[in-house]
Amino acid sequence: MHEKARLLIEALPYIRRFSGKTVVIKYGGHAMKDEELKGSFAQDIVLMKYIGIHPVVVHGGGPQIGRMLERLGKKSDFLGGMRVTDEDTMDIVEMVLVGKVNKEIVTLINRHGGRAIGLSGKDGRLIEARKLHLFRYQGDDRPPEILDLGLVGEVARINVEILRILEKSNLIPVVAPVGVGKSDETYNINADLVAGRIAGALRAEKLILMTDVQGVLDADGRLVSSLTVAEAADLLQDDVLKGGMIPKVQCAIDAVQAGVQKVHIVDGRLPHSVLLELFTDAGIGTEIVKRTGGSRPGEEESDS
Ligand SMILES: Nc1ncnc2c1ncn2[C@@H]1O[C@H](COP(=O)(O)OP(=O)(O)O)[C@@H](O)[C@H]1O
Ligand SMILES: CC(=O)N[C@@H](CCC(=O)OP(=O)(O)O)C(=O)O
Repeated sequence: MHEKARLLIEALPYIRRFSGKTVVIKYGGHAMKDEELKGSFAQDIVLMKYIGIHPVVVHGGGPQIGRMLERLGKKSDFLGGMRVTDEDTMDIVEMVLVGKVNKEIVTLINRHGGRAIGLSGKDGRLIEARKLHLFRYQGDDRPPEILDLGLVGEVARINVEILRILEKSNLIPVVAPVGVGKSDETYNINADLVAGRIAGALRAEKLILMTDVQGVLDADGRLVSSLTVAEAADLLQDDVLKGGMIPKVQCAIDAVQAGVQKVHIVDGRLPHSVLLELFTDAGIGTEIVKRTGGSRPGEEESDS
């Protein structure tokens, strides 16, 4: 068979399987590297929508926020992979995420033939948030230390109405990870955590987390291609996961527990990584599932 025909035929069972389903894609700041890579990401999203999948894009922008803070001469610290956020920093985070990164992604998708609509957690109160309290355990006999990250939030509730309305339209939602509190205060939320909660609230078929490494790496730097929720939880207890990989794996666990079939952590530096994950037999990166048992066409569905 002609190579191109073979590739298209390989995609057919996946297209049939995912058509009509929701797939949440977290587009990390580190994966937004050059124009070619950004273009290939936008093409993947547009293609998904055209074949009847409902993509929801949740974006980050950590490096872009960092560069703006640096330009303004403001330092920022990280605790547990999250940015300590005072009021001034919150203003800059919102400006960069909602005003800049979000609109760039919307423009990119539109340029490639899609119709994207940008949302922050304030639109339709999509992301209701509360202050995040982070606990640092200090050994068996000492009480955990409570870390104050300022205006860093955690998701209290996702109001999915607006996303359900958009699923019935030709519009593709692009969500910035800014949440709104009970008294309308603004919270900076790690984009992985937002993507995980949105995927859970929508009972998405898949959550794809795009980043700048192959996937989850073990202590020897080797790719771990598959993890059950229990194995992922064990990794969190070890010292193998550092920085931004901690909230990523935590959010993967939470999403699977909330009913998402599979979470994939994939290398966003690879052109068309979303398509490769969705539509090829091999898949890429690290998958996190409730328990073992393949779910590629022809294999047995994992129970969840
Ligand atoms: N065990 C691990 N496996 C893979 N990446 C890891 C691990 N521990 C720490 N990391 C780091 O996590 C980073 C990804 O998280 P983050 O910087 O938040 O990315 P993004 O902006 O794409 O969300 C990687 O670049 C890597 O340096
Ligand atoms: C609380 C917290 O850390 N918020 C993140 C929000 C952006 C983000 O998550 O961006 P990436 O996905 O590109 O890392 C931040 O301020 O950087």
